[in-house]
Amino acid sequence: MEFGDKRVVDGLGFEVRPGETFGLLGANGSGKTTTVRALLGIYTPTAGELLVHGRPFDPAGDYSLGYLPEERGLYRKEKVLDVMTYFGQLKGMERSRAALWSQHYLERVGLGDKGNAKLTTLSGGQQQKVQLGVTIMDNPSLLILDEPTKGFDPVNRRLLLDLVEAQRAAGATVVIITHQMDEVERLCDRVLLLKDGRAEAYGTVAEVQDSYGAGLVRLHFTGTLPEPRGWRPLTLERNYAEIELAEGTDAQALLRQLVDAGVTVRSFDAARTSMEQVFLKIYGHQPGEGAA
Ligand SMILES: Nc1ncnc2c1ncn2[C@@H]1O[C@H](COP(=O)(O)OP(=O)(O)OP(=O)(O)O)[C@@H](O)[C@H]1O
Repeated sequence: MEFGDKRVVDGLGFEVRPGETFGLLGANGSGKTTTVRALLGIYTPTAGELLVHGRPFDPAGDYSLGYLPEERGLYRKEKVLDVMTYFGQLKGMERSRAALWSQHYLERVGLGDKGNAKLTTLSGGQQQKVQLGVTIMDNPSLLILDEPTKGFDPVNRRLLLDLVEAQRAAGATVVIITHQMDEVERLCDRVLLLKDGRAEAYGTVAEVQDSYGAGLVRLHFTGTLPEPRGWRPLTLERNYAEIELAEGTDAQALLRQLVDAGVTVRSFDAARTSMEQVFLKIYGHQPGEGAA
């Protein structure tokens, strides 16, 4: 995909499998939104093709699609329930069913009393809930969500992720663009990490984690960590550390070192490299490697 003489997506190949949650990840400007827009025919790729069910995307195809775009926007001067019902009708729902679905959704997301309010009177997060409702209306078989939880507080983020997960559990295929690596670990089956428009990593979350680091320990502690021997801290905060084990060092050896050094171990979780660390390895710098 090129804009003028600038190539922003290059040599990219990936597939999303039916019924999975697929994470499209990458630093700002790496080409995620461009890829989705090319898939939906908003941009015409300079070369190559993107297919849905083996064919170029067809708005009138025999599958339904819900797209939450990066740039949000509904008819802000209209009433919430009217807007939702209108979009439901555009998706082919009967007016009464669309209105009923919308009211039910508004209640579920804590906006049951906002049906007759104008969208402009809602907070940013509340408007976003409405927009997500419009996206998942009538249970599309393919959901493409561009940063669905951007700007949500933790309680509402949880609520929204539960809604997305419920769609997947009911059979939808979900493609999610997100910068929240904890969401990736919780939700995604497989991921693609884009870097400068190319696939930097592609596979299941576990495969990607394993290819960017072996043993990792998440440690809550009090005291002072001893000099590293066979391990190094990737993240070191006052009472929390993420520690990478060198090849040949096992978690038990680290635990012994900590106890011998008088560190109070509050929790010790030997796990895979976190997706956040994978992201930092690919796009960022590591502690001790100088400022970005
Ligand atoms: N319409 C356009 N014309 C020219 N360049 C564009 C256009 N759309 C995107 N780009 C460029 O393409 C690159 C990829 O942008 P894109 O929006 O796909 O990134 P992204 O991975 O979605 O980023 P973010 O995480 O910041 O949303 C950027 O360098 C951007 O400036």
